[in-house]
Amino acid sequence: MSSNFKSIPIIDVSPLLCNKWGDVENEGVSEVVKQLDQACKEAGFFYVKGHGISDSLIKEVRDMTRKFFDLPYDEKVKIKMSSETGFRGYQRIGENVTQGKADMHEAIDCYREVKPGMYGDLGKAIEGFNKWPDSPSNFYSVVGEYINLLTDLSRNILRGLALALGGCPGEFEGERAGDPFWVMRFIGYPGISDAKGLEMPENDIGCGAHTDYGLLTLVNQDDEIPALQVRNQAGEWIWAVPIPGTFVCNIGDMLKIWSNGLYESTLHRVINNSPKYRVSVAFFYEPNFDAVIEPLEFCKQKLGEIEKCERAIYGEHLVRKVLTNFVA
Ligand SMILES: N=C(N)NCCCC[C@H](N)C(=O)O
Ligand SMILES: O=C(O)CCC(=O)C(=O)O
Ligand SMILES: [Fe+2]
Repeated sequence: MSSNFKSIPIIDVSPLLCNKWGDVENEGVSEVVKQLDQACKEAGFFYVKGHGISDSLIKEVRDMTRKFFDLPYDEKVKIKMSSETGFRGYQRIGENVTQGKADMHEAIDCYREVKPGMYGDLGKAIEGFNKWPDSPSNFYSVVGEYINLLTDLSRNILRGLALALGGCPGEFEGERAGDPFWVMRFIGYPGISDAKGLEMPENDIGCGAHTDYGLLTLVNQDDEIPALQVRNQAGEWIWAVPIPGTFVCNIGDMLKIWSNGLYESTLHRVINNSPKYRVSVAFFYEPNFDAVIEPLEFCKQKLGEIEKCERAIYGEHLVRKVLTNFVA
């Protein structure tokens, strides 16, 4: 489902952080749950405030990202992504492809560690360790803390979404997403004038229209540059303008399936039309790697027992996407 939304709602999720999960009647919780339900039905996107993560950490992660992309290419390419690194590491501008077109962004891609043989053939393509930059020198220690905090935050938001869908708070625990996979992308989008200097085919699309693959995405975007756009049902592109201190949160493909299409994994894209270089850091909270995803019974009931979405295995979906993201 989706609608002709014209703006993206802001939701204060603080009541979800108090672990009053037995107390579904709690007034704060039920209010947030109502707002989440509406946002996910109408837009599949919302801003998260009241998340408890310090502004200084959020900014530090972006600042480190900017510092890394500021390094000369020879430095950055030391942590180059390839099929040998399990698609982990640095990709230069134009290497990522969306809908057949090279994207005007550079990025570092990271995935939760997959040990050899851990998921058999399913996980083989992305087996390996992440390629963290040596510079800035504290990159990994800061990012490690950030990942832990965003994992907890995502789990709490997902509990709220489980209630919003009419389930119990722990609906996505256990074999569904109790051992959540995660993906992280540090992204840099050149401004208009630098892009021309790189002799790339002229292209102002920082990242082409796509949906995200898992459950929830939390985007930490540059404070100043509007660039992220979200498509409504009429096909209009609605700006997700930066709101300092918030994350932009959106629903991924797996939550769409579990919700039987009640919640949309909405198309979005990035266009940096400003002369400034934009950075963003996207954290993707995902199901268990080997989870089988099919519409939840209580979500099917809401739609007259009709199954609107096809079954998937999360790891298979992710690997299929990763393998097609870099074919020129
Ligand atoms: N994990 C996520 N969402 N990554 C987004 C990467 C950019 C879109 C990708 N080329 C695609 O076509 O899906
Ligand atoms: O840079 C952004 O604001 C969003 C990036 C994005 O959509 C993605 O990496 O999946
Ligand atoms: Fe995305």
